[in-house]
Amino acid sequence: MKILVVGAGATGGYFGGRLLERGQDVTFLVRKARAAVLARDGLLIRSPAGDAALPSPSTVQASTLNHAFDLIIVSCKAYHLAQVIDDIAPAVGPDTAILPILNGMQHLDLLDARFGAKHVLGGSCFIASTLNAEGVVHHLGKPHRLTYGERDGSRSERVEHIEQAMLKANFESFLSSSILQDMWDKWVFLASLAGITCLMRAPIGDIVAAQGGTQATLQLLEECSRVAEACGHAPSEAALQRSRSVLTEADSSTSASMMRDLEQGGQVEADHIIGDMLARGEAAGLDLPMLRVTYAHLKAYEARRSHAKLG
Ligand SMILES: NC(=O)C1=CN([C@@H]2O[C@H](COP(=O)(O)OP(=O)(O)OC[C@H]3O[C@@H](n4cnc5c(N)ncnc54)[C@H](OP(=O)(O)O)[C@@H]3O)[C@@H](O)[C@H]2O)C=CC1
Ligand SMILES: CC(C)(CO)C(=O)C(=O)O
Repeated sequence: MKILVVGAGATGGYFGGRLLERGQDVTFLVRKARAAVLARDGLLIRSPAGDAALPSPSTVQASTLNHAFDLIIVSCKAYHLAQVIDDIAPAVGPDTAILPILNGMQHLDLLDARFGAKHVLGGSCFIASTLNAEGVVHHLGKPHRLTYGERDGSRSERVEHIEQAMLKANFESFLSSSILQDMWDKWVFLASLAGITCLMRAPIGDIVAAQGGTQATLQLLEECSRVAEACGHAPSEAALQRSRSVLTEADSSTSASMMRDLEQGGQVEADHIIGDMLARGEAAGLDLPMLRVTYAHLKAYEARRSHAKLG
């Protein structure tokens, strides 16, 4: 199976690298600077599950992408998706499956609109990883899970082929028969985690230790869960309980990739992860004060960041 991984960043570099490590036919669609680093140093992964050094991984840049792939794993940030959609068009043939692993849900609509829903699988990853200044992918915790599936829940031939490839790799993979619900569950959890850790500029343990911290966190989780319910994807009580326990754990160093990006002064997926949750909830007539404040906070950060860049 010919696999194109879009972006060799924190998630694409990790999961694509793990597939390559076990002999899968993986090519990374990268931009110029990343291509140069990969050609010079190879793809390097540091992980508690085992380091990997993959010399000279196959890469391609948009200008020379000219044939179809069987599977395209989309692992860019949401704010780069419009460009990525243009760039991958030559790689989408009649039988290509596109597997996005971005957080949130909105990207499915954009991919469907351009390529047709039949090409687009559901997907989600659970990992804390980052790409450092030297271009090394750092896996920061234990979880490294990729969940995917047909959005109608069927067990098609193409997802069975993907399953064969994924099962050999050094990460947990699950072929799901309820991937849309899985994506919503992840989004509800992630929007709460990213929202509260960015708002408080602190990991979960410090928020729990602050007066009112747990209450604010649980209110945000409850609002996100009501949005999911209004959209026909209410989280199960078990999923909510898992989220509550991670989000209220004393002394926890858990934070979200959005908080890591924000603390480095980077761009954040404010519209995709928080704004879209808020918009869907408000369209359903819900009152969502914590989500409103969280979104305003991120938009103010973005405004300040763009002034700083101009100045
Ligand atoms: N990091 C994490 O722990 C987790 C992240 N996620 C989600 O996964 C998604 C990806 O995040 P993450 O991997 O952290 O992001 P990164 O920024 O680390 O990686 C994305 C990569 O995409 C590349 N890219 C962007 N546009 C293009 C393009 N047109 N052509 C080729 N490459 C391109 C960027 O390359 P360049 O270097 O050229 O900018 C970058 O290296 C997000 O939606 C995030 O929310 C989900 C779970 C955990
Ligand atoms: C939920 C979590 C922390 C792990 O996948 C994540 O998605 C993120 O940090 O963006």
